[in-house]
Amino acid sequence: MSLEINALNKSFGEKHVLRDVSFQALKGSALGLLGRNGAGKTTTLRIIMDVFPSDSGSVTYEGKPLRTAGVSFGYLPEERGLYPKKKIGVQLTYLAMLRGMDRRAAVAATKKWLEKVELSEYFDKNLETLSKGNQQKVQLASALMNDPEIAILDEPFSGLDPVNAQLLKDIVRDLVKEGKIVLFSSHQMSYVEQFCENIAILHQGEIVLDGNLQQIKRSYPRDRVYIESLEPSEMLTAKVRDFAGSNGLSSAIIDITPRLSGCELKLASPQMRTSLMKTFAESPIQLERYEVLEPTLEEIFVEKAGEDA
Ligand SMILES: Nc1ncnc2c1ncn2[C@@H]1O[C@H](COP(=O)(O)OP(=O)(O)OP(=O)(O)O)[C@@H](O)[C@H]1O
Repeated sequence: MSLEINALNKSFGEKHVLRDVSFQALKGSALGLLGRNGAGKTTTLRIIMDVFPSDSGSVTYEGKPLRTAGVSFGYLPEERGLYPKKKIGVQLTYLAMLRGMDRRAAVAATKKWLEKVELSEYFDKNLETLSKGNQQKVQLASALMNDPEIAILDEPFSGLDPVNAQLLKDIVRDLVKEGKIVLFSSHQMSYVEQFCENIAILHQGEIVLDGNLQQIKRSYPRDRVYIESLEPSEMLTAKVRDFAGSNGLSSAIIDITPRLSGCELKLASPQMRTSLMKTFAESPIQLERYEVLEPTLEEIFVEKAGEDA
């Protein structure tokens, strides 16, 4: 079961902001919609949420237009929409009732979600008395307290410290486990990498890459190796350079760069990664670690969306 975004186009005046944007968000998984500032992420999410229409294209769930598919949503918009001068408990309860809960269920959901985001003691406080990050967590609670099938979160990590970012990651993981569709926009690759099964990268209004993150990573050549010994990085690098030079490996190892506490080797071909491990095992260089590197999401993102037109 999936949410399908099909060939969306959108212009604001002369500016063509989305060009044939298509991707699919699957049930029971999180999809990270990635892009630089102005790439078109918020515009895409607003069209999905029907804040305004697209010029062409469609958004469907199970093949039906989303509006008529009878599926429930939670939306965390970029411009956060709660009342700063009202009590948190009162406004969350009110919102839950607006979305169809009776008062008793709405109060229970408010309490449950304030506990989940670790803000129970703020039930009777005005929203404006909370820090920016804590206000963000209240907004998140308001988006999710009606137990939506599809959660659409625009930049949910912005303003959260690492502990609260972890809390959000746990919440998203739970939603995924419960079989929900989670779609969120971000330019924070490290968070996306940790729990998104799927990604879609928008660049200047076009999808330049989308699909399963592991499969995308595997499609890159595995031609980089990271090694460590007990010696400092610079010393290991020098030793490996000498070893490669005196053992005819200079054309097989095309680059040797010190990294962290070891060094990274760029190989002439991915096939060499196993034979090289054997070569090291038989050499005087005592390695503590030999790891074939995959590209990070950040590297993939910079490759796909780093260039200006
Ligand atoms: N209502 C609007 N009127 C005119 N231009 C708009 C409007 N909304 C968005 N844009 C333009 O559309 C482009 C895409 O904006 P959008 O907010 O979707 O990007 P984004 O990827 O979410 O960026 P950010 O990461 O900075 O939030 C930008 O150039 C923006 O200026």
